[in-house]
Amino acid sequence: MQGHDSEYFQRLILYTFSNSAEFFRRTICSCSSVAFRMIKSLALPSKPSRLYAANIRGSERVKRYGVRMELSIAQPDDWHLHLRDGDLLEAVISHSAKQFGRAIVMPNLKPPITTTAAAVAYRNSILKSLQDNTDFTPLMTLYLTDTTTPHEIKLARESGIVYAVKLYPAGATTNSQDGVTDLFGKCVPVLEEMVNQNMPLLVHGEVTDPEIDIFDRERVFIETVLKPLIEKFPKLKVVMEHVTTMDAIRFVESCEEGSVAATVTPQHLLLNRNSLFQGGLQPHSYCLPVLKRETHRQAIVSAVTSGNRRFFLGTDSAPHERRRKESVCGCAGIFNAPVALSLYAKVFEEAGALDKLEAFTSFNGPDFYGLPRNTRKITLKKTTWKVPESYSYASGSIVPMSAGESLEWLPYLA
Ligand SMILES: NC(=O)N[C@@H](CC(=O)O)C(=O)O
Ligand SMILES: [Zn+2]
Ligand SMILES: [Zn+2]
Repeated sequence: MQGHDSEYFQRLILYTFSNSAEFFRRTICSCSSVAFRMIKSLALPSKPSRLYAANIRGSERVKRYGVRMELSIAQPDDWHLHLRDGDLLEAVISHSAKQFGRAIVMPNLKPPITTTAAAVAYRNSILKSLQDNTDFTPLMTLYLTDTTTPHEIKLARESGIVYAVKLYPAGATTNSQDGVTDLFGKCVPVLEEMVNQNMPLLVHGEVTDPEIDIFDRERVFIETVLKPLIEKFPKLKVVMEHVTTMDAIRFVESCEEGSVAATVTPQHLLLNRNSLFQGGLQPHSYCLPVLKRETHRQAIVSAVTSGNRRFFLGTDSAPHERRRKESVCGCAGIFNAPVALSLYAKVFEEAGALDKLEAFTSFNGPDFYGLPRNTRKITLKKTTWKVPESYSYASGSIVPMSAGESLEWLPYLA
């Protein structure tokens, strides 16, 4: 056979193979991750056949030979989300509601949500801003201050709508100026009541001392605040939000499962601090805690793709109006809600750990919070889609993470 005949013949076999794999894929119930593993093994044999060049990796094979893939997983929840209020809320809510079943809604509004009554009102405005046909459930949080009372924690628990209390060290991040200045003094009675009520404490884990290098603030927080806190309140459930360092990973891994956990954002899985300065100052890559060096990013990827149940999805999607990001003093926060699931899937795919994605996005979070897992499914389709450059709304526009880039794994809610 001539060279090109043999290539044609191989392509023909491949085509036939792809179509029969596609046929099997369609016939198999598409619902569970077990089904996904079957689909994957049918479409892409883990032991490459002679027809596949041995050095072609999974995603490249998909592109080159057009084998279509989809991944069906239980609907994810977002365990760390900023929905804002007013017209910014209206502008961003559908991006989360389209994909996530529930979200832990951050309380750092202006003024902050410090009481159950304020949380009820905020929840009502979120529900009002939703399209009628979505089942999205906001899980509210209270903003801890030096003057929060134990009684407020009781009210929060009784309300049935507040699921956690958020610790912002005063001055650590966006709208944290009313945060805590004296955790081990004034807040002790409240922390005791939180233990009684089994109310989780969510922490923005950075010290605020301007003398401490900004890249070290998470590590120093672990040593000076988190470790003593857990020693003093071993029964307090704690979520270290948006972890960014190998120090945080090691710390969380060393704690008792079910007692201390961490959320992980797409940006801290995909970007390192070089992204802040790539070709000039990049305000849309600026968030807090600030991106760290590559070794830390790699440690975070290894931890989440290992299947450790202490880590779960929390986007920290934090929209700011474009002008407030592209400014002489730009705000911290990355708006990633429209791209979050695609990006998480990309991370797991690149690590060869797509079979671990569902636990991270959809099981570990509700298990930690003692809530039922979602029964609805979401399908991620392996198809290329382009992220908009920005989203316009009444007061301006918002630039999403990965603006203008092409991504794969487009989510569809069944
Ligand atoms: N992550 C951020 O950079 N910003 C968040 C606050 C926070 O989560 O720290 C915001 O509200 O904008
Ligand atoms: Zn934070
Ligand atoms: Zn946040």
